[in-house]
Amino acid sequence: MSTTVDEMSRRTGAMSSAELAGERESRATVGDVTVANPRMVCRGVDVWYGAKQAIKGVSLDIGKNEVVSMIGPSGCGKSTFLRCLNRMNDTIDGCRVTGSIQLDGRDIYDKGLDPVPLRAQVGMVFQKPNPFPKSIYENVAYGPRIHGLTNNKAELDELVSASLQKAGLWNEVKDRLDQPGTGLSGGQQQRLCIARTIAVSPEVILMDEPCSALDPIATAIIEELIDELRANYSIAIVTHSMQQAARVSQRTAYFHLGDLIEVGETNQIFTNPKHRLTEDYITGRFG
Ligand SMILES: Nc1ncnc2c1ncn2[C@@H]1O[C@H](COP(=O)(O)OP(=O)(O)OP(=O)(O)O)[C@@H](O)[C@H]1O
Repeated sequence: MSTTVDEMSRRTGAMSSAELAGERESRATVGDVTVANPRMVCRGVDVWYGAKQAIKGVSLDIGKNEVVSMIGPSGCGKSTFLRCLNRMNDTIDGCRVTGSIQLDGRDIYDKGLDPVPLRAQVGMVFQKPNPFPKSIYENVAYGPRIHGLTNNKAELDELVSASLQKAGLWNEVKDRLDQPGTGLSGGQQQRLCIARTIAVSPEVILMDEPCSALDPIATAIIEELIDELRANYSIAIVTHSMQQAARVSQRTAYFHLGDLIEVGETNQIFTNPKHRLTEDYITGRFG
């Protein structure tokens, strides 16, 4: 995926000089968008819904073994950007993504790349827990089965058990694996969805407000789990809770009206933001 010269000139040609200046200005993110050991590398990512631009030239790395939080006011494009990272936007009519996004050096928008295995490599956990209407066991076993990850039932049993353990749910469900996943509490359902994501051996896990439907206790359990998962995965999380971003992430990215305004170590973003818009947001003056 790359932005063609024609496309750029068509776009710039359609803009007034003031818009163009604004566009250029909007691309200058404060802070270092790169990391020493990137797993995903995003450069100049634009997203359009029809004629409306929702993401403007965003560049950001997602590093190995780190949690990156994406924060910002409602509608600033956090979820849109997150969905670019595993091509979930492909499923939205009229949505167009340009720029470059690489996973371990490979362009994920390469025409030859199948998005189905990509979505196992870059798994996603949604706002509302969405277990399949199947047993707890089947919720976790489904992905490995369709991706052919195990050779026999014993291996599948082992993978289901290991995934539920990594998601911190095993002890609560090991005696009722045949019961419906939808019968679990909200927090347990979200951990089941995390187990389902882990079961297909992802490299990156995307989380779109994973705790917004959960009570504070279930939220604390998921936050602890996110911290543990960092040892094995790269995690990008969209959250409306600045406290949550501060608790779970090593780096934080602040979005505003489709621009990535500032990125930096989480502690720096919350204690010493460099951009006025970031400061306004974290101090509650905006959004
Ligand atoms: N499927 C869609 N079709 C058209 N426009 C969309 C679509 N999804 C999002 N948008 C628009 O793109 C912009 C960014 O939306 P997005 O949901 O990514 O923001 P967000 O920061 O995640 O918001 P929130 O915090 O409220 O979830 C908004 O103006 C939104 O209306």
